Amino acid sequence: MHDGSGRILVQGLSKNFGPIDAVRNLHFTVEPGSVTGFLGPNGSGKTTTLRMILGLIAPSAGVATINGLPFAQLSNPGTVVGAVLEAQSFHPGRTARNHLRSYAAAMDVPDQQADQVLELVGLGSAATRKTGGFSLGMRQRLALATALLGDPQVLVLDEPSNGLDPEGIAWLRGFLKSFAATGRTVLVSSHLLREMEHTVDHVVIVSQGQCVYNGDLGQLRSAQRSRVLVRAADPGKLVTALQHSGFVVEHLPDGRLAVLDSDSRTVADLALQAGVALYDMQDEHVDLEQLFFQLTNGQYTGGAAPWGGPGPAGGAPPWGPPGGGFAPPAPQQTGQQPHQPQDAALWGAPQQGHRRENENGDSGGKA
Ligand SMILES: Nc1ncnc2c1ncn2[C@@H]1O[C@H](COP(=O)(O)OP(=O)(O)OP(=O)(O)O)[C@@H](O)[C@H]1O
Repeated sequence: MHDGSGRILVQGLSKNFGPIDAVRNLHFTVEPGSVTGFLGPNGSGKTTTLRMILGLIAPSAGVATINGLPFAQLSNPGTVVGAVLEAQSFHPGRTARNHLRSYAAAMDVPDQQADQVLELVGLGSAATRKTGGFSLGMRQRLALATALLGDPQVLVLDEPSNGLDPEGIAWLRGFLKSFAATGRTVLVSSHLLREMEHTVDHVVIVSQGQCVYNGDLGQLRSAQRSRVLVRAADPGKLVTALQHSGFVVEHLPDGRLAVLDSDSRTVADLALQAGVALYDMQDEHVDLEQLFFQLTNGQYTGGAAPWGGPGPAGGAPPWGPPGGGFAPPAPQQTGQQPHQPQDAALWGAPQQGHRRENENGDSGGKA
């Protein structure tokens, strides 16, 4: 018997496709009552992890459970987990309603449920339209409707905002939040932190198959910091003056100084008092997106790279957040060290439209 908690537990999960280590020793928990974002750049192992959670591919090591059981052991999975994975295929000649009714029949769910979930996802007026004419956004909504047919306790969604316009994204955000507010569990993957930051409470960030952050989004936000980049005639003298006033200063490779948690006015005043001429000065603020970029070693492609371009991969984020949660080592802030800038499948329903991955790594693509 499952434990009914709605909790997803991932313990030591790994997956290799031949020589490719797609997922490496992942550990995390997805708690009911909140939306957990599963974030990472393209190819970081998100889909592979979700497929293992959903029993579509077997892990090379470790285990994933829902309600305390591996997916394959859930007695009526459609009423426990609804899922939308990336590739969704609908019979193009079938109407949205008939598509849902065929799934409802297979799941032993009343026909009327089809119309209810269509209304729920905002496709009520398209019930009699053939899915072949649906836009990408409408297909996303229909996939979500299918996942909701069994009134599941847990939702697992892979990149659900792909193809949605801003209004659709806002709608999805509200939907997921209200779904979680009823005490149910939501795990949603994305390579775009920007699209998810107002939706998720908790984040698991992966890079190259490994977890680089697992924690509260609020804690990650608190790591956002400001710094002033300054070029001085006498850097040594300015460093002494700044450190004397309690500032942490880093030397950048281009000769500039980075003064953490400060602003240009304060730095200018201190430089004047110390009698040091300044040649240029720039205020910088690291936002959540830049932190995400740093955590994923510059693989992130969802926005502009911090410092105007991608830094060397594999380095530590320049400004680590306070507290734990990060796998990368803490940055050095001695003030004397050179600073290196771094930078549909539907579930519970019949498995039609889904392909099992070739676990030998020679399938040449994803379903
Ligand atoms: N069936 C497969 N055979 C071989 N390699 C695979 C297979 N499925 C995934 N991979 C590889 O595993 C790695 C992780 O892929 P995965 O699709 O899980 O990443 P992702 O984070 O979901 O990326 P995206 O955001 O682009 O969907 C990639 O290097 C990918 O090429």
